[in-house]
Amino acid sequence: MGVIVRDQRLLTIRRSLTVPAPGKLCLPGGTIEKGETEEFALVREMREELTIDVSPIRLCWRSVTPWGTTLAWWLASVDADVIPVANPDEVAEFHWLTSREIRKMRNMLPSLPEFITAIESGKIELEVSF
Ligand SMILES: Nc1nc2c([nH]c(=O)n2[C@@H]2O[C@H](COP(=O)(O)OP(=O)(O)OP(=O)(O)O)[C@@H](O)[C@H]2O)c(=O)[nH]1
Repeated sequence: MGVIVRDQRLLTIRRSLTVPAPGKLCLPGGTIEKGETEEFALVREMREELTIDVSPIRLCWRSVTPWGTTLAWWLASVDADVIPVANPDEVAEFHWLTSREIRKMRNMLPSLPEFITAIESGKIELEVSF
């Protein structure tokens, strides 16, 4: 997953209605393809979903979903003036949200509130806050 923060807001996506987990709020990202590094997959997914070029900074967390998928959470940067453009095949919309706003949103993948809780409890340390 791409952890991208700007102006103390985290870049989140609402999944399109035509993909698995339709309409759920989550972070941009996707499955790592065979032979790819995590960093390469991150850059590719951010291009595919949001038409942005990101620079991976570091892995900040790993977690496992209730259905057994391992998630790699990568902190990444994007130039300050870049405006994402959602690819409607995968992403219905994107939002830059504070952690308080994320807490109030409905219909999200369980990994997103887990990620916020892990930050708040000090399990994850980020050099950016949101
Ligand atoms: N993108 C994304 N997937 C997540 C998050 N949390 C989470 O549990 N997942 C799970 O990670 C797995 C892969 O995500 P995905 O559906 O976006 O990827 P995909 O390979 O099917 O699609 P894609 O590669 O075409 O984008 C799914 O099991 C999804 O439910 C999240 O925050 N973002």
